[in-house]
Amino acid sequence: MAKIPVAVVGASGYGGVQLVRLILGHPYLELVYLGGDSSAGQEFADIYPHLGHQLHCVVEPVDAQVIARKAQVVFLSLPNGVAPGLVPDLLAQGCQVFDLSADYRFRDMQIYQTWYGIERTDGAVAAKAVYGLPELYRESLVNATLVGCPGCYPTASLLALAPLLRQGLVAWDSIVIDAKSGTSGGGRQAKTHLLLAEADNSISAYGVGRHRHRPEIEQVCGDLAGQPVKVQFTPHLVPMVRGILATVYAQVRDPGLTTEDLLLIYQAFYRGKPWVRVLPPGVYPHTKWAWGTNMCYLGLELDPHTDRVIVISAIDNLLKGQAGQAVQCLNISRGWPETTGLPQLSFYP
Ligand SMILES: NC(=O)C1=CN([C@@H]2O[C@H](COP(=O)(O)OP(=O)(O)OC[C@H]3O[C@@H](n4cnc5c(N)ncnc54)[C@H](OP(=O)(O)O)[C@@H]3O)[C@@H](O)[C@H]2O)C=CC1
Ligand SMILES: CC(=O)N[C@@H](CCC(=O)OP(=O)(O)O)C(=O)O
Repeated sequence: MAKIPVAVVGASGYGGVQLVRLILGHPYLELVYLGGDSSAGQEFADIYPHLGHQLHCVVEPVDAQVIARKAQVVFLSLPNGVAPGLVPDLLAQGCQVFDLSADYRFRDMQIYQTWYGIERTDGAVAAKAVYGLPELYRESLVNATLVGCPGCYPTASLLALAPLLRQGLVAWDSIVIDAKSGTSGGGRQAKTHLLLAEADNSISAYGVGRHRHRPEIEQVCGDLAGQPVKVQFTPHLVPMVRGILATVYAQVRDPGLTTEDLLLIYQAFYRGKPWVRVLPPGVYPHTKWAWGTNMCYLGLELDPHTDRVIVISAIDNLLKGQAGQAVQCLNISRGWPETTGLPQLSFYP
């Protein structure tokens, strides 16, 4: 089979470099274009020398016409608000687009505009986008032309919650998500709070009661529950580079349920889904287990003292939480095995 030509826009960023790494190892893809902004004109190998022996390519200024002439598949790994300037043109010229930002994740454009503070005029295009969480929206991804890939916190949280919501096992208003992220979740741009001197030896909450991933999580929870769901979501920055650990709490409706019952329900829900691993009783995931992989690990417990279920979810924010999931979506959209070209084993220890 001839390899499919692929563009990565935002190649100098953390999501971009993960995409480059994955595409170089993917049997059906060929990297033909790297795009960027301040890095345009630079050799990619000067930005990421550890990939220099694999790739001799200059980062180009972003131009939809040039991209569409070279590539059939386009990954956009850009700050929020940039993709809408490219996507309508790319789609019109026949490209298949996977956007890693929040720009194509929301069905209700008003919610996006409120939370992101960005005016949009491409509502008709956005309405056609598929939410790229394959474990929940697999059928819609087949032959999809525009995929809005989820955020890292929503991926970890929603995979933890999905079986509970789909089967109506918990009180809708009882969900609390306490999540921790490594600093790469903030991207590669210089930001004071991500300096080693600020972030090291310290854990802090941020966006308390107002983080923009809350409405994204609630959109999907609503799909699963078949009715609106409100969640309490608190993210934390922790002194590590990669990983998300989300601990999710919810009140079970039937106090007769046990941990063993729930584990059986989770195992059945994720059977045949290669990127989610439900752990045995009493085992709870470490973020290191997911390092460098596209895996999501889930461990859970039902606490009979409070009748709350506690689900712990671990992913690598740059892979299952970002670039890896985008490649998983591409695999599904093209009918390839969804594990194609994606790492399964962690670098740990
Ligand atoms: N980091 C994470 O864990 C996750 C991030 N995301 C989302 O993915 C997207 C990318 O994130 P991340 O990789 O962390 O970001 P980075 O800040 O690391 O990279 C951003 C990239 O966008 C490029 N860029 C910025 N402005 C423009 C522009 N106007 N035109 C063209 N290119 C531009 C930069 O290029 P240059 O260097 O040349 O200026 C850089 O390559 C974001 O929307 C983020 O919210 C989603 C899930 C997880
Ligand atoms: C640690 C850290 O800063 N994490 C980022 C999450 C990145 C992300 O997924 O953001 P988008 O939804 O905009 O794509 C944050 O909380 O803003």
